[in-house]
Amino acid sequence: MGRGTVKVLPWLDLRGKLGDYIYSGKVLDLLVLHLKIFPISLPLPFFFFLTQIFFLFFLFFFFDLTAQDPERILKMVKICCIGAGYVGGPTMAVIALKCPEIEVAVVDISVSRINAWNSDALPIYEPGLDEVVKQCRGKNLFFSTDVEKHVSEADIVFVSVNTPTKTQGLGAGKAADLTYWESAARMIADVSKSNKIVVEKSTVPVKTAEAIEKILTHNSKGINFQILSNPEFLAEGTAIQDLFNPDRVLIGGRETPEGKKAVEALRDVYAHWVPVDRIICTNLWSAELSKLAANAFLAQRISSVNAMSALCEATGADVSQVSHAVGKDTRIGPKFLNASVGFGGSCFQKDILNLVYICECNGLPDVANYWKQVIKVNDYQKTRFVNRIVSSMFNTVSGKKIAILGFAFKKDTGDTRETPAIDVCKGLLGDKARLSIYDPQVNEEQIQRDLSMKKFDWDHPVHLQPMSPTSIKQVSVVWDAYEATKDAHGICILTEWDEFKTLDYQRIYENMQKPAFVFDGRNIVDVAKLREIGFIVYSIGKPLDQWLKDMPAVA
Ligand SMILES: NC(=O)c1ccc[n+]([C@@H]2O[C@H](COP(=O)([O-])OP(=O)(O)OC[C@H]3O[C@@H](n4cnc5c(N)ncnc54)[C@H](O)[C@@H]3O)[C@@H](O)[C@H]2O)c1
Repeated sequence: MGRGTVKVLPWLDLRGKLGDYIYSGKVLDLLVLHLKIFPISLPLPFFFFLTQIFFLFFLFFFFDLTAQDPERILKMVKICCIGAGYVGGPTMAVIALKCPEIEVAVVDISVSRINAWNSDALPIYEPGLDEVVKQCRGKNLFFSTDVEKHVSEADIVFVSVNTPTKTQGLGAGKAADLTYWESAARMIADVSKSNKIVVEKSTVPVKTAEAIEKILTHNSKGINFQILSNPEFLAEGTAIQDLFNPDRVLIGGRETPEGKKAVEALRDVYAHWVPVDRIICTNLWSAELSKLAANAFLAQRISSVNAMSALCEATGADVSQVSHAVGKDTRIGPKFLNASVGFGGSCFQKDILNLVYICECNGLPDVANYWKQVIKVNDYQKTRFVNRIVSSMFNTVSGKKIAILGFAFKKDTGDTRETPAIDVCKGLLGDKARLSIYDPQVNEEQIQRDLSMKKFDWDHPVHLQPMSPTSIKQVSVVWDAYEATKDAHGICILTEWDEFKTLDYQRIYENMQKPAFVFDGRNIVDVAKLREIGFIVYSIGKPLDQWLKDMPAVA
């Protein structure tokens, strides 16, 4: 992997050294340096005083040390990230690991989150994250609630705060709510005493940078802020791998000389480990829109294959075979073509709604409707799954125990934001089922909270989220798949955890009510083997069990 080429011209190097002295407050060193340059001045106090004044004048105005430039930043950069969440935490941990000379502070208003980052039980589960944090924490990686101190000291401030969907007012249900972003921007303007590069890490609507720029410049007290858009493309569950080896890093900035310098400064941080040909530099709006576009394209592939899965069930085709054949076309490719109960996670739905709103605001209703359809198909898929369960089990699940295996929105994460499991569980509870839920990474408190929370409430800082006043009585959460399935009438697999592939299904079958059903929302079980054991199996987009064929239509 190649490092970015970093040219440090000799005079800039000198300037960097002088800058180090001044900015690190080593006044004594500065005096020694002064005496080295003007040794004659020592016995002559007045001359000493004059040359000292001249020297400082020379430093500040000729070398313009008050201005930030990439070369100085390279030498003594301090980074602060506002928001210690799924993006801010892992991203900053990897920057700290790969750039040992950079000091990285991750700050958050949530005390419990910061305490967890400073403990052995990190607030998020992500393979490989523990090791990275352990290597840097306390050395050049710090987690703190002292937001203002770290922001004021930083050269580069990343903003990775929540950007929920608005629930009230103009654009409710679609537009991004930039409350947290705006308050972070105002705070940066308030506490800054030196020039800063402010980096949008959160996913934001196009032109947010312009709004933030206005907030910063109108409150700047003469300080220069350069705004960059550096959207994050990591996927939860593989975040560390994605950060170590990204397909691309995208940096958008203003096309002014200062804007270009800021882009270079951030590019040089990533160039510590990312090959420079994978660092794409664009204008601000392209970077902001590319993030929304990338998520919309990914979600669209899932909705496309899910729409196809309904047709496969109706015709007897097998969606896995169709996906395989389609994905072999190099123009299409094999990734993101697995049929499932639907996509989830904090980004896809939110970002598409955002895109839809932007299209509507720009007078493009047909484009907006096109993207809206991706979400409609996703909702259709979840509803179809619930309907299939209820209709298969004699058109009622009232009072029946249903085991839910997996609650996180995908494997290898404990994240439950917008997980399809919420809608499926709510659908089953609506038909009065009793649910026994098991997920290796999600605890009871989180599940109860998710099932009682209003739509979009999940995307607020943890300590501001509503607590569920009472827990839902028909829901029990257990720590073992065998316990969850004991005496159950049916099993729903809602997350593709590897351990669900290797369960002892013979043992599970023996402990269940008969007929025993498996509804596989992730297509991970061996359907033939389970049917041989005696299960009635529904697997999304696969040829239907004779039992299911005889049940009422469900679409
Ligand atoms: N999760 C992902 O996979 C992913 C991927 C790419 C981009 N994104 C985007 O990144 C952004 C952050 O996502 P996340 O998943 O890390 O969210 P998160 O909810 O896990 O973390 C956000 C953090 O910001 C903190 N916060 C909010 N306002 C603050 C303030 N004023 N000062 C200090 N801290 C504040 C919250 O307490 C919270 O801990 C969102 O815009 C999201 O759309 C997420």
